[in-house]
Amino acid sequence: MGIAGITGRLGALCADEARSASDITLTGGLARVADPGRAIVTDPGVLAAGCDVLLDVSSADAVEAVAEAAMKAGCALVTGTTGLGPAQEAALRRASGVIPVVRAANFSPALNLMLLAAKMLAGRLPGFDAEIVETHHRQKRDAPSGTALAIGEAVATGRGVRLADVMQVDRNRVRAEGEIGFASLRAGQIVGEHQLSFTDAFEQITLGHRAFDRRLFARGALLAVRWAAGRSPGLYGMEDVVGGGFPD
Ligand SMILES: NC(=O)C1=CN([C@@H]2O[C@H](COP(=O)(O)OP(=O)(O)OC[C@H]3O[C@@H](n4cnc5c(N)ncnc54)[C@H](OP(=O)(O)O)[C@@H]3O)[C@@H](O)[C@H]2O)C=CC1
Ligand SMILES: O=C(O)C1=N[C@H](C(=O)O)C[C@H](O)C1
Repeated sequence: MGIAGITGRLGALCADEARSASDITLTGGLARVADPGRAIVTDPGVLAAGCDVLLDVSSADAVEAVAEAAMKAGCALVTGTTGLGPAQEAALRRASGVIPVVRAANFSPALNLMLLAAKMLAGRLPGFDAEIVETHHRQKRDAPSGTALAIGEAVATGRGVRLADVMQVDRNRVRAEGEIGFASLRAGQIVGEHQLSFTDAFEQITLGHRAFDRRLFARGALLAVRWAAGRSPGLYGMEDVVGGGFPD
């Protein structure tokens, strides 16, 4: 496997996990500055040509080139990069017509179970106000986090609406019926916390997840890498990777 973003907070941990796994060979990585001594290149095409799975934990502005390179090389792509815009989303969809693409805003299997719970509760609590709060370290570039957006998608799907039609990040207004509110906090070195609450006049239900150690994501990423190797083309998620581990 190769890692786009190998010098980053998550990429370096993924590299550690890969080096200590007996069933995975780490072929190299991608960053903005090459380091031949550590097999770090700046051309995603070179990285993709040498591996059967490319793990992308880089930055939104690298995703199109990484997806294109994986598609040309015919290797599987596992991507956990967040903060994507329409062009990057389209690049992943395009690639998934040719290669297997696993896309996961959050590599924690447990967090992905929370998405199922969110969808189930949202459908059964249609009149409750849904609010999502996420907290991350001060270096995080995107808000709301990719996971918060995935939680929002789960709530919207459970209610049979489009997230784009009901999402609200601007709280300088009275709350509209049915909106899904998002709030983002940035502080210190917090690894990642997500909370979803459903509230009406009488009660509140809250689902929450707290990541204590970023290694959680690295381990989940490697589960996805193992699963993606040799798959048929398509767009997959962590729910496919964990498969039978999840109830219907
Ligand atoms: N799905 C999940 O479970 C998780 C996802 N993430 C996501 O992963 C991504 C990375 O997070 P994190 O490790 O904290 O970020 P960092 O900023 O620590 O790392 C980013 C990495 O990407 C590389 N990079 C950035 N821009 C480019 C570019 N244009 N071309 C090539 N390489 C590039 C950097 O290399 P250099 O700076 O050396 O050039 C670095 O190796 C984020 O989108 C984050 O939200 C994070 C945690 C969990
Ligand atoms: O940038 C991070 O650190 C994280 N990003 C992901 C996100 O945007 O949801 C996942 C995790 O919460 C950590």
